[in-house]
Amino acid sequence: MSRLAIKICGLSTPDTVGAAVRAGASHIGFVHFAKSPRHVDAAQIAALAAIAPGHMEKVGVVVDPADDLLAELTAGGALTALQLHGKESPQRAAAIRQRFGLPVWKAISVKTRADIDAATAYVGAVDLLLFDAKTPDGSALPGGMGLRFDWTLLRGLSIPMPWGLSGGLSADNAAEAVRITDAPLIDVSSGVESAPGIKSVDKIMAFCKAVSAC
Ligand SMILES: O=C(O)c1ccccc1N[C@@H]1O[C@H](COP(=O)(O)O)[C@@H](O)[C@H]1O
Repeated sequence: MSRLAIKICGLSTPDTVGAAVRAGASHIGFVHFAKSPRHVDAAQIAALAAIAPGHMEKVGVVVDPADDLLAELTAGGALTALQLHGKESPQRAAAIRQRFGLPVWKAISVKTRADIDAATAYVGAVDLLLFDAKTPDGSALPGGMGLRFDWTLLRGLSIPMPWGLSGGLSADNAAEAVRITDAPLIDVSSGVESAPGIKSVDKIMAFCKAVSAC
């Protein structure tokens, strides 16, 4: 078992949730964003989360969500954390954490060192920072596009809170990403797919094996 936390995100079928469990992932993620090929609704999230063991973290990925939506997604207790992947401010993120009583992750879109420095505004407001590649202006999705950023920007990162790395990871580059960044949590979505939104059991297995060897 790896010392690293592994999140397999954008799951939408029972067999791929099962694969993430068998492969030793610590976290699974469900995307609720209509424009995403990985979009799942509240009922699907509840059914998929129920397949995974209780100790596994189940993260709901949302983009600039309204409180009504968050109330719907969290009502059944299936999710153990919320990943905010839009333009939520530190104040909005803190309000969500307080209102819904779940750990909150904030995705930080990274292109330059300044993006990482700006993330300190979220210290105290959220529970984990997830550094992800900035998608191009006008993109349909704010994440899940298989894009990576310059991982050397995270070298020697000193931030007083949990954090993770995402964006363009796959079985082929995960070890390099860990070596460069020393990230304690690794998050993957499109890098374990055979086509957008179609997760591959084999790629999930290969990814977890590669990370576990780090
Ligand atoms: O995956 C999506 O479709 C998505 C939609 C909206 C917000 C975030 C989304 N994905 C998240 O982006 C990162 C990186 O993904 P990738 O590995 O580069 O494909 C990850 O946390 C996804 O869950």
